[in-house]
This record gives sequence, C-alpha cells and structure tokens, in this order.
Amino acid sequence: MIKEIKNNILYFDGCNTVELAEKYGTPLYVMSETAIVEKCKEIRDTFLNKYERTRAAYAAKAFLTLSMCRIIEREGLCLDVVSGGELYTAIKANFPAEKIEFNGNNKSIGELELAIDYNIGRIIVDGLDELDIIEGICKKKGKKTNILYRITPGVKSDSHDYIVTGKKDSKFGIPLDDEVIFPAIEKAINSPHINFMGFHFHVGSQLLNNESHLKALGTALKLIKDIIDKYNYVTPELNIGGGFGIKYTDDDDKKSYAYFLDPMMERIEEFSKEMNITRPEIVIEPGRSIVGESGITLYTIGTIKDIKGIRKYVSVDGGMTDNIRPALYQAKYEGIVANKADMAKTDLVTISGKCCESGDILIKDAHIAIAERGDIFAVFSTGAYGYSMASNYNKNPVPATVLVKDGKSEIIVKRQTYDHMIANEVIPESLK
Ligand SMILES: Cc1ncc(COP(=O)(O)O)c(C=O)c1O
Ligand SMILES: N[C@@H](CCCC[NH3+])C(=O)O
Repeated sequence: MIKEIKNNILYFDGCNTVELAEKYGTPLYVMSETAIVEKCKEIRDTFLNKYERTRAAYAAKAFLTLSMCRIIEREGLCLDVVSGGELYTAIKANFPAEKIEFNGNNKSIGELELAIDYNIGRIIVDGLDELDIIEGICKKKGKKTNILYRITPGVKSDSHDYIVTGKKDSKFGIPLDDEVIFPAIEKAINSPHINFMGFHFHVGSQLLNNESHLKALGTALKLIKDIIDKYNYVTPELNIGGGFGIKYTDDDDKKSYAYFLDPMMERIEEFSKEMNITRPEIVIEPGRSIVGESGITLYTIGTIKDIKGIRKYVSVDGGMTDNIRPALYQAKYEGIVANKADMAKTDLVTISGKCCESGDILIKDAHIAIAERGDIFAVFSTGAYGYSMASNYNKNPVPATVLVKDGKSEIIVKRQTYDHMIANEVIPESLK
C-alpha cells in the first residue's frame, strides 16, 4: 500500500507525511519510488515482455529530474524528450543516447544539433521543414539520423481541449493531405542522411477510453499500407504515443495499460499478417500514467476564511505555482488533512493557493476534517505535470522534491531559494 493511514496520520510509501513536512518544509513534492517502479513493471509485464520488439519511452515532460532519468534507465524504459533542456538533463544523467527520442512541434536548430551530436535514437519530425534542417545538420556532421513523422490522425479524443492533440486543427503533427504527406515521405525515404523509420501519433492526454487510439491506429495502418503500395517501402516502426489516463478523483474510471494496448496490438498483428510484412516495432510514450499517482504534494494550512453562507476558503502555502492544472484545465484533485487523516470529513471547504489570482484554487468543494492553521494538507496524484509546469509567479520558489521508498526519504530536487530566483537578474549601468 503506497498510501496508508496510521494513528491519524497519512503515510506515503512508508513515510510519515507530517514528519516529511517538518523535515523538508512545505510546499513539498513527494514521489514514491515504489509506485513508479510498480508502474514500470506493469508496462514490462503487460507490454514489453508480452510482445516482442516493443519499447516504452517515458514522456519526460510529465516529471523529469536527474534521479528520474536513473530510475527510468534502471527499469528498462527509453526516454521521450521535447526540448533541449530535457535532452540536456538526460545527457547529464548519462542516459543512453540511443534510448532517447526527441518530440516537439518547433525544435530549434540548436536543439536538433544537440540531439544529433549526442547520437540520440530517434527524432520525431513534426513539420515539413524540420527534415531539411536535420538533413543539413547531418550532412555537415557526416551523420545519419533515424526519424519518424508525427502525423495528425484527425481524431478528436475525449479530454480537455488543451490536452487533445490528434485533431486536424492542431499545432502538432503533419496533416495527412495527400499533397502534403506523400512528398514528405518520398523525401525521407530517398535522403542519404535519414533512416526513415515510420510514423508517430499521439492523440491526447488523460484518456480514459481507447476509442481515439484505435481510430488513429486505423489511420496510421492505412498510411503504412499506402507507403508499401506506392513506394514498396515497409516502415519498420510505429509509435502510438501515450495519453493513458490516471485516477485523480473517484469519478475517474482509470483503465489498465492492457485495455489500451492489447486491442491495438491485435489489430497491428492482423494487419501485418494481411500485408505479409514483419510487424513494425511498436513504441509507446507514457508520461502521466507512470508518475501521476506516484506523487503527492504537502502544504501547510495558513489563513482560513469562512464567508458565512457563501464559502470557506482554506489557504495553503503553495498553489498554482506548484500545480497549474486546476487553473489551466479545471483539473480536479482530492486531498486530506494529513495530520487528521482518521477524523470525519465534516467540513466543506475550498482549498486555495497563496498567489494573487482568484483562480488560484487547488480544490473546489472538498470535504475535509475541520482544519486549523499549521495543519498539513496533502493533495493526491500530483506527480505528473506539477513540478514540470511549476513557475515562479509572485516570486514563489519552486518547492523541493523528495523521493520516498519503504519509509526512507531522500531529496532529489532542493527547494529553490530567493537567491536562485534572482540569480540571472542584472541591474544595468543605467539604473545603478
Ligand atoms: C508526443 C507526446 N508523447 C507522449 C505524451 C505523454 O502523454 P501522457 O503524459 O498523457 O502519457 C505527450 C503529452 O501529452 C505527447 O505530446
Ligand atoms: N500538461 C498537460 C498534459 C500535457 C499534454 C502534452 N501534449 C497536463 O497537465 O495534463
């Protein structure tokens, strides 16, 4: 059990959360190594070991630190990065270059050079002129790079509009209009500096049903067939993205990896038999599903305002700066007063942050134990897209992250200091 209640206190991966808050301060991101490892094991058991020639590239954008790179490498996964900064973090952690894949809809020349210099495994090309840039860099450096084309499969998945990515009107991917996609494919096949590996799609994030994955797969398989028919070229790989949803609240009907992947693998195997080709190597890119439920955030409760007949605001010492998701996507979370974990949840409150924004609300209408200043509040399922989307708004420092496992805790990201925040600021001569 990752989450447990003992003597009225919330424990997370064997650690007393009130003691963690005392030792490391709040706000505090707490990541359970046991939970992350369990997720990786589920991926190995139900996908990597079940089907030959498969890879799982952890989508680093969900939560990336040097230590996370180490865990991902140890657990046998690859890494999907989307920026020079994520790639640099992987390089600094000595992550094997051939296991890195580079996504992104507007990679800079500098970022592509870094990727090619480091000989990373795959670049997922996301725009027509990106291929020319990669070719130019490879030519200059005498290298050859593996690429896939990210396609826009034209499916609308069932998630918040900001995190659906597969519909035609999207900044991601290459549209499948014949006059756009076929010349691009021909160019990639014929380029002496490119190994054209195939296609990539990612339909959206926090998905709780497999419909859009299956629809997009149908589109991708049709394209693979067209390429065989037109150019007699069999693409050796297919990347079917991530997006597997997690449980934020009791309303989220989370599904297993197998629920998404088994029907897709079945369809791909059938297709390969029909076409009489070797089944392409299949790659997935899970992010949220590995780290989301593996993390919680601890806060200290401060001001409590009970506006009679209207609402009771319980403010904590963090907010949209450490978790932008409620403000950005109206995302729902659940939480608990960690030092009153056994007490009846009789109070209906709104958990608000400390930023100067009325929208800085973490949980609207939460049922919690009667809280007082100084209590510790834990928000669940914050392991994905919390730390990685943190900001310094209102000059709030980014919280520390601790990694916990079987009752032991270690810092993996130190708390930012006020000095860190102003370290890059300069007062020019004109203002001295
Ligand atoms: C290309 C790509 N791959 C993988 C992911 C990871 O998605 P998730 O965290 O939902 O698994 C994303 C983000 O949505 C993405 O854009
Ligand atoms: N940041 C988003 C998901 C990322 C979407 C990336 N394509 C979230 O918190 O849900």
